[in-house]
Amino acid sequence: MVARLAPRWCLRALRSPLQVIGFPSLQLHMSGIAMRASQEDFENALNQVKLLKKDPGNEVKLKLYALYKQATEGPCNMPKPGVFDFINKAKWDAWDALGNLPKETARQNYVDLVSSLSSSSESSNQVQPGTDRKQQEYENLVVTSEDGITKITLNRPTKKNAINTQMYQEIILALKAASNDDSILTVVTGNGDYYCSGNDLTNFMDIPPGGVEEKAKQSAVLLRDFVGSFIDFPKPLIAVVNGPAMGISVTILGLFDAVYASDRATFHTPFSHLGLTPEGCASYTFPKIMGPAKATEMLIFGKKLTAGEACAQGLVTEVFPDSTFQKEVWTRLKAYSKLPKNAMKISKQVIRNMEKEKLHAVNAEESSVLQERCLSDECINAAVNFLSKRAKL
Ligand SMILES: CCCC/C=C/CC(=O)SCCNC(=O)CCNC(=O)[C@H](O)C(C)(C)COP(=O)(O)OP(=O)(O)OC[C@H]1O[C@@H](n2cnc3c(N)ncnc32)[C@H](O)[C@@H]1OP(=O)(O)O
Repeated sequence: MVARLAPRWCLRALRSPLQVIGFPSLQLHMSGIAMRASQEDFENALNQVKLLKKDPGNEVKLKLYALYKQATEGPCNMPKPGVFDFINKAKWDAWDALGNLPKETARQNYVDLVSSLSSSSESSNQVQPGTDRKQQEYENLVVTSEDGITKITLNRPTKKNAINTQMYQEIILALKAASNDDSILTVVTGNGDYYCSGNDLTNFMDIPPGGVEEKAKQSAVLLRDFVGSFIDFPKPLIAVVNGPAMGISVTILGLFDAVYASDRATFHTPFSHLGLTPEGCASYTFPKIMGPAKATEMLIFGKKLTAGEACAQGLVTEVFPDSTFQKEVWTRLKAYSKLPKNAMKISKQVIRNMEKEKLHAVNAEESSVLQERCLSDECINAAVNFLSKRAKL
């Protein structure tokens, strides 16, 4: 069966030779698609493309074409078109550039790309690099984009950037927007003396009509979505850890592509003290990064690491003196942002796709275990303890 899907923007007048690149990804030879895990998603993505309201532009169309060909036929197997055959040459180049990318990875990348296009056409939140443009307003974040780098700053300095319910949602939204904007790198950092003090311990004070069980359920869903948005983030993601980090802001570092830390930073996951269990996929990423014994010290015994120790254990990429931290890190990030954008993005995706499914499974399990833990006496007592000490201050 051959289906020809024509999105509305495909029918618009075409001006340059590149604009007449068709949408071969939409000429579906469904029977030829290998039946693998992500086939259903892939088919959905193929259908989703025709619903796009906005023309994604030639660069993206070429990417879709190349990923479709790679996903269905494997590495480029066509003779190279002549130099004056502009359109076919551009298509050939895009496909050939994927080299030996496995079919399964190409299929996944196609799905991810279509998903980002769908949300981008919903939100229309494109940010031009180099414009230092402030993005949409958030209550607990400041998001800016400059020199091809989108910077998400956690902005509750008076609460040590503790993540309240709204802030979880804002971070999910900011990551979604960053995955769809034109930036090359995305950075998460903190405002003030802390990077982040983890989950806001007052989150549990806001109990819905369904009671504490309902609250625990809602929190588990929110946690899973929050961590999921880091697992799925498609571009290089860098943490600029300006000060102490606690709880979920530490565990999630295992899902970043690089972590730069000030020598003032510390890394602390006092889960057992709080009657809690690890989240952020740390039960999987930490033993992998630092070995099971060191992971146990952090995740079960709550040992606080200095930046130097975290670096020696592989959680942190590099540590800088606090006095020169911002200057050194941003000089480096600006240099990295000038490297070829697509190569970096595809490399990140190739690396992540190796274990994306595993990470989602770990995330689901950790969230479900935490849903139970939140209702335990150990956890409730720890939260009450924190809140009563705070009340005395
Ligand atoms: C739904 C998903 C569930 C995911 C689960 C995640 C698990 C975790 O993230 S576990 C980690 C939880 N975080 C903590 O246990 C940290 C608690 N805070 C502290 O221990 C201390 O505040 C501090 C060591 C971070 C800082 O101490 P310091 O003496 O320098 O400053 P304070 O006066 O204590 O703090 C200033 C201000 O900020 C408030 N605050 C700090 N952290 C939190 C927090 N995590 N939750 C809520 N509020 C926090 C603190 O209460 C102060 O507020 P007030 O000035 O209004 O009293």
